[in-house]
Amino acid sequence: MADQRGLSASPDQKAVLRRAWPHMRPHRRGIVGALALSALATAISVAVPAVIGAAVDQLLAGDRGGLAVAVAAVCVLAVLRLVAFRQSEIQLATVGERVVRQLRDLAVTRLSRAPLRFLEAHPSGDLLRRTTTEIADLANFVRGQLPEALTVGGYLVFTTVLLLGYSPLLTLALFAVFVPSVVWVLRTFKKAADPAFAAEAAAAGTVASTYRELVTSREMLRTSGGVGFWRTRFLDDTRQRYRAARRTQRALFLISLSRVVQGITTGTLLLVGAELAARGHISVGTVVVFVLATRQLFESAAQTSNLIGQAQITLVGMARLLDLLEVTAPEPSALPRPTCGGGPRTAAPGVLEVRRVSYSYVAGTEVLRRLSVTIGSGERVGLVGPTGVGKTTLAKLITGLYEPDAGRVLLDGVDLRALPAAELRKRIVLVPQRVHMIQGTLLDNLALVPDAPGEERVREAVNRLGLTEWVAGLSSGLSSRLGRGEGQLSAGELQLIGLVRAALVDPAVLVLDEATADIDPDTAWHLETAIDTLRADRTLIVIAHREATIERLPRTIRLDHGSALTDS
Ligand SMILES: Nc1ncnc2c1ncn2[C@@H]1O[C@H](COP(=O)(O)OP(=O)(O)OP(=O)(O)O)[C@@H](O)[C@H]1O
Repeated sequence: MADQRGLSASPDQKAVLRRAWPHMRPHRRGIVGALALSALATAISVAVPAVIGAAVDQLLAGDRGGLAVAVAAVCVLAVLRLVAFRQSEIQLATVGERVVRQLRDLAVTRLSRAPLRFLEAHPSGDLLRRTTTEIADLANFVRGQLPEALTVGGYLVFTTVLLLGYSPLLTLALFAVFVPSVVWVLRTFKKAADPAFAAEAAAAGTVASTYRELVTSREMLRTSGGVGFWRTRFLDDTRQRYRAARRTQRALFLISLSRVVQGITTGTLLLVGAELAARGHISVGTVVVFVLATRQLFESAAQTSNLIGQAQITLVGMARLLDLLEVTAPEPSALPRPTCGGGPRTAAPGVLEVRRVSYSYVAGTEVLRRLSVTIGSGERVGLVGPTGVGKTTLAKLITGLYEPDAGRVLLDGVDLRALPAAELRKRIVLVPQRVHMIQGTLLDNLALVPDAPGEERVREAVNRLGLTEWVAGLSSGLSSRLGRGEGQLSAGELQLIGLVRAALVDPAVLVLDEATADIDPDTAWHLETAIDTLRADRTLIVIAHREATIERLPRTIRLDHGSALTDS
């Protein structure tokens, strides 16, 4: 099995910001502007206690004029602070939204281009959560908590500078008690929180995956009586999630120990401050400045307890998103791309060669082993074999949806891995066993091919395949609505949609993975007519379940276990 990097349920949370920086770099000017505004707003807030302290000293000295100036200064500062805070919040939210939108677009683009093998190897509920809920958490954090976090950080820095300016000795006493205790609380919290938050995010991903399984497999679960089993599993998953959530709550409790630290610090401050004031080293106003400034500091610490919890959730989500972006980053192909001068060399159908191809889904269990087969340009071939032998796997390798673990697949002498993805999708088309539909009209569904063909081209393709009557038989023809809660089509009819899409692309090679042997006679007739009317010079490979199909095709290849091929 070829090396495949997989997603981790609890990915590395180290250096998340450094790893995220390349995604933020294009917005650095906006980020710096928002940070500067936030710093200004915080500096204004920190200046308020200093002005009040000055007012107290002027009051004690009986200077009424100075007192009036100080009062006016407090009012002006309050207005300035409001304006600066508001502006910094707006700027931060704007730039944050831009970064989040870019991350969301990138995640969706990378997922849409990720190899099929990668998508099949991961529960879709987990992929969905990483690209929706966890990005939404990030957006909420940027809008709600990031401005607060910046303010708290700013308070710490500016308050320290202010207090050092008033009394280095009292500042020293304050920080000697406050800093080591807070650092201890934060370190203890982080030790408990890192695994706890990661486990909760992973448990939430599992719940989403299990729930999605019910939604997508509801019919099978009902008919097979498997709902009870599924419910037990779902309840187990939610129980796990509950346990994980309790663990994060316990971790969050640790952070509230900072309130005890606050009490001890205020006591120390009053004792040392009163002593210094009594000895005439500092004024009463300075003690007032310290008390007011540390109140702000403590308020910041109280906010920190909420913020750290939110930040931790965001950090885990960010780590999981970065994990997805890093794992799905396009790797430089080892194979040479076609040069501009030469252009794609597969304009004609060309010979399709499968050369000593091996493929496994699970390490150590090869589904196909050193399989070789050559299909001539324009040949029509039926591929048959016992169920589970690897016919669909071979079809996905022939159409470039899977890359072989060993060996090569060549069209007209060009390795499929050397063809640009858009070129490959036009040259070789697979109509899978289960054709997927989107919510919309039949026309919307038929036109789901590159180049967005209009109604006229779709009608022309429908006519060419002899399907006009079938379309007319639907409730509103091409305007019939399909999808959940609306019109549903049988597996055979869905394949007719796949065939029309293929006819619109008009590929050099068409691979049809026939839906079932038990197709109803009407749909079978439509399917066969459509296959027969596809352009005769195209290569056609049908994974055939029905005798009637095999009889109509001039060559049959039989695939047996161990990748033995028999031609007839
Ligand atoms: N996504 C997957 N992950 C893991 N194993 C898979 C996957 N798809 C197929 N397999 C396994 O690979 C083997 C070949 O499957 P494949 O669908 O290619 O067989 P098939 O010949 O097309 O079967 P059928 O005639 O029933 O459609 C089977 O054992 C199957 O269980």
